[in-house]
Amino acid sequence: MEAVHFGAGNIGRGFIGALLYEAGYHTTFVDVNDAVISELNARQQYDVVLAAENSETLTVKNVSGINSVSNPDDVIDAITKADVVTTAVGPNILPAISELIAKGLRERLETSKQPLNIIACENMVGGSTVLKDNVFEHLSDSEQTASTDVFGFPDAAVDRIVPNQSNADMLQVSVEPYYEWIVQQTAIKGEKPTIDGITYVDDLKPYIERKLFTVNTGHAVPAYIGHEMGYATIYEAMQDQRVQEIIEGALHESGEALIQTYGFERKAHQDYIAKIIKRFMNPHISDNVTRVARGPIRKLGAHDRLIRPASLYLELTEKAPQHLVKTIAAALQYGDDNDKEAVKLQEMIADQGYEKTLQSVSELKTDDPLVEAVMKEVNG
Ligand SMILES: NC(=O)C1=CN([C@@H]2O[C@H](COP(=O)(O)OP(=O)(O)OC[C@H]3O[C@@H](n4cnc5c(N)ncnc54)[C@H](O)[C@@H]3O)[C@@H](O)[C@H]2O)C=CC1
Ligand SMILES: O=P(O)(O)OC[C@H]1O[C@](O)(CO)[C@@H](O)[C@@H]1O
Repeated sequence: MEAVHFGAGNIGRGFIGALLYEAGYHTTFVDVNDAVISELNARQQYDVVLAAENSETLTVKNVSGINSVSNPDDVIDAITKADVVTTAVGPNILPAISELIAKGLRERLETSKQPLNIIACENMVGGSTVLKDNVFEHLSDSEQTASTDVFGFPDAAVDRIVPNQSNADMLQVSVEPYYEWIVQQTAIKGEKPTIDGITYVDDLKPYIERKLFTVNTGHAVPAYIGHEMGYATIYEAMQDQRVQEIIEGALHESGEALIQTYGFERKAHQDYIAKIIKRFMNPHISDNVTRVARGPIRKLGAHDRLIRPASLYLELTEKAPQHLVKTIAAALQYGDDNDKEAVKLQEMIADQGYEKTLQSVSELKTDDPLVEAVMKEVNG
């Protein structure tokens, strides 16, 4: 079985690539990083190390790579032969890979016409749907009609913490032991990929929002509040009682919104929260706050991990989500010269002030009570 995976980064190698290997696939990684691609082709294997007390190593074999900048035709060819296509490139990169995927699908329509599923494994709601829209922009009306019949873009939720790392072995990747990969089965075309570790569900929305508004909302607290307090890593920030109080409060608020929206059982949700907070305290993982805080404009988006649960909580309880508000205010003030979005955000603030910037990046109306609450926090 053949898999094509876009993005040979942390999640690509450390999570999706590992599960594809264990399911018996040969994986062709597609990336723009020539050093990683060359190394994958030279060695055709790499190690995934579990970040735990008794660290175990899985050697992922049966892999190769294509540099999509220098060899785009090879990517098209690989897509025509693939049994599954996955991505983990980051939400902002999806448009950049869509033309190549469209070319691969066009070629496939002209040759095998075999069904294919393309699964975007990104931290966002409706990632595969967004990718499909981007891909379809490169196809004619008749190609779009033919593609709709045979190509599935099932949305997915992926959960595994894989920090940025620089190992002596550039392909080795250290990952937390926990993982979860949930895929929307109603959008699958042809046979479901049989990959141990995928949980198929009919309606992904509750699962992706539960993951995004618990794992990622929670992680945003030690990232933004921790950065504000001067901490460099998530682990260090999580040792601070004040950070722990805010994370618990924020996850209580997002939890209330999730429970009332989707009917999750309260006790089970509390257990889910406790398990996640414990994952952030894993002493075997060194995760920089800058990685988790990266892309603050995306993270302050209307449907993302901070604004959406805060808006839902406000709407459902008519109370201000104080802990989420603190985190939103810290995200708004987040600065990192190496992060393009953080630089742009601070330029917007210098230009238009906090209130207008928040309204613009978070798509909030002037009279939204969340704007008032965040401004109160920003102004101290
Ligand atoms: N690292 C983590 O703990 C988790 C990350 N995610 C999500 O997974 C996605 C990837 O994140 P990471 O693996 O952490 O990032 P990463 O930066 O380690 O990997 C992204 C990879 O995409 C490659 N890339 C960039 N432009 C490309 C292009 N045009 N074509 C092909 N490849 C390209 C990069 O060279 C890099 O190797 C993101 O959406 C992230 O939110 C989801 C769950 C956990
Ligand atoms: O990958 P993003 O969306 O930039 O956000 C970082 C977050 O995503 C993760 O990498 C994986 O869920 C978390 O570790 C962190 O909360």
